[in-house]
Amino acid sequence: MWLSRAVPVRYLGSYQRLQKPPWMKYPVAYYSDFSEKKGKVAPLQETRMRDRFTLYARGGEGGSGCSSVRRSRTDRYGKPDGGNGGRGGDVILECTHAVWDFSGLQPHVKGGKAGYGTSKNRIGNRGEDKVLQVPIGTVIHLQEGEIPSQIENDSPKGLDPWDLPGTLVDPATEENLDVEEEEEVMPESVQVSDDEELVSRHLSTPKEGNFDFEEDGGDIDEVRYNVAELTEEGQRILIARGGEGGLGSVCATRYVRGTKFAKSTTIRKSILMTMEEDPDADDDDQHSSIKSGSLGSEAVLILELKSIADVGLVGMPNAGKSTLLGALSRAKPRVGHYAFTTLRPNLGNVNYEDFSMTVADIPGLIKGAHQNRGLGHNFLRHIERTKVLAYVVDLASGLDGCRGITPWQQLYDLVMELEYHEEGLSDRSSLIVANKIDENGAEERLEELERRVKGVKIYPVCAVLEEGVPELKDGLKMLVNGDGEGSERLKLENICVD
Ligand SMILES: Nc1nc2c(ncn2[C@@H]2O[C@H](COP(=O)(O)OP(=O)(O)OP(=O)(O)O)[C@@H](O)[C@H]2O)c(=O)[nH]1
Repeated sequence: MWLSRAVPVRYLGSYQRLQKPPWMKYPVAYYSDFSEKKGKVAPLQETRMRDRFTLYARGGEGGSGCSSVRRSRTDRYGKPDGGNGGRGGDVILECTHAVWDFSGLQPHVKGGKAGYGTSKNRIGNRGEDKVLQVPIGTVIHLQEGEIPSQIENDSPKGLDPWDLPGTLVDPATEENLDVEEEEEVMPESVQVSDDEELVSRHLSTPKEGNFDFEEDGGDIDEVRYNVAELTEEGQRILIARGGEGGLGSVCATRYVRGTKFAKSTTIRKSILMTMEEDPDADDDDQHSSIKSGSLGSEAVLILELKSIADVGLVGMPNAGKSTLLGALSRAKPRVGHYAFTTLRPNLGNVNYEDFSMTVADIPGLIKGAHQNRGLGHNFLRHIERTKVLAYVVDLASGLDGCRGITPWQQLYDLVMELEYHEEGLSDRSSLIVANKIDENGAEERLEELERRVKGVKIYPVCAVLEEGVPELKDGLKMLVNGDGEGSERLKLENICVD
């Protein structure tokens, strides 16, 4: 009965206490009835890593500008002294080794709201940025919104004070003074574009980064794939920009429709009156619309994790991939005598004197994984970027009268599943690790494997005792370096199954 049953990992504790676990008798589990027993598949699959995530991001709202007038006995109309609103906080993705997957992320993220401008020409505080940590190898697909832009890791000293959180310096005054000084020398056309820029800050769009992306096509209906990638520690990209702060009365009085900076007291007075009377008017009324801060930009992103490794270990559950990763590197993945011990890819570094390579242990793959059997095959995206594939087969599977899949059948099924996941995925430098050579009858199995599978090198290994591991390391190094016969590929037509 146990032969055809899936054993959810969640129940291990109670099984171990009650009776001898069935997988001790039958090391390979069969999942032929997964489609019927959906209830038992769910707990197993829920424990997977979150390597795909939909994120709704929105920049923080800009603070409203302040409409304030400082009057005195000598100045009947007074002078405007309302400061600009602050800029809303951005939403930023930061790449770090500290996180493995997206399980720490919230689906809806919003940048901090900025502060209002106040009298005495003080600008509002900038909204707080939301920095979300994502793992290295995060790929971004854009469902809606602007293309993310990369943030250079420059020293904050060189930045515009508008961009510094919490800055209370009033750049508006300096900025406008500069413009006023330049007014006499600048040609009219430049002045107009400068004017537009002032207003466009309220409806600003993020700049495009240095990423590959498809052509902008007006409305975004479809997902734009691979708009950005985060591959280095500390790399940051801005996914939703905070809204610009509204203009305070100081800046607003310098802006008059059709005229550059109005300086006369009468015009200033009329603008102030307009702002005070109808602060929530439509965009037609520029004087009032520029007073309130603008909303931040919005984006809907699909984050996908594609681990970056030089070598991917692929094999059936229980083939010994995690044990092998431990033998090859200092990684300490979980090893168990039951199927699906590995629920997420593990990475290890194999170090040589002059060279180092990363090896990824991919969760066990079974026939029908593309139909969501076992753990499914979504995690295969983690080997899309590997240079070399190491197929790990269990030589002892099916020996001693137990049911099991022969090593050549294991290879055939693995190649099929890779191809189901993505055509051409198996078309990369490969080698075969014939594991568990220490088991009875494994030597004969190895000979037969060598007869049935052609085209790639086979390395007999005992991962537990670390026998054959140095030779395997050399073989992997050669393929990763591209030396020797780097074009060895495992092809279906080179595998002979009955
Ligand atoms: N006799 C023998 N047993 C081994 C060898 N390598 C691994 N094993 C055993 O095989 C079982 C499965 O090993 P794992 O390393 O967890 O296998 P896996 O391929 O990572 O399994 P999944 O996590 O299910 O994908 C464990 O009980 C190991 O002790 C070997 O070289 N010889």
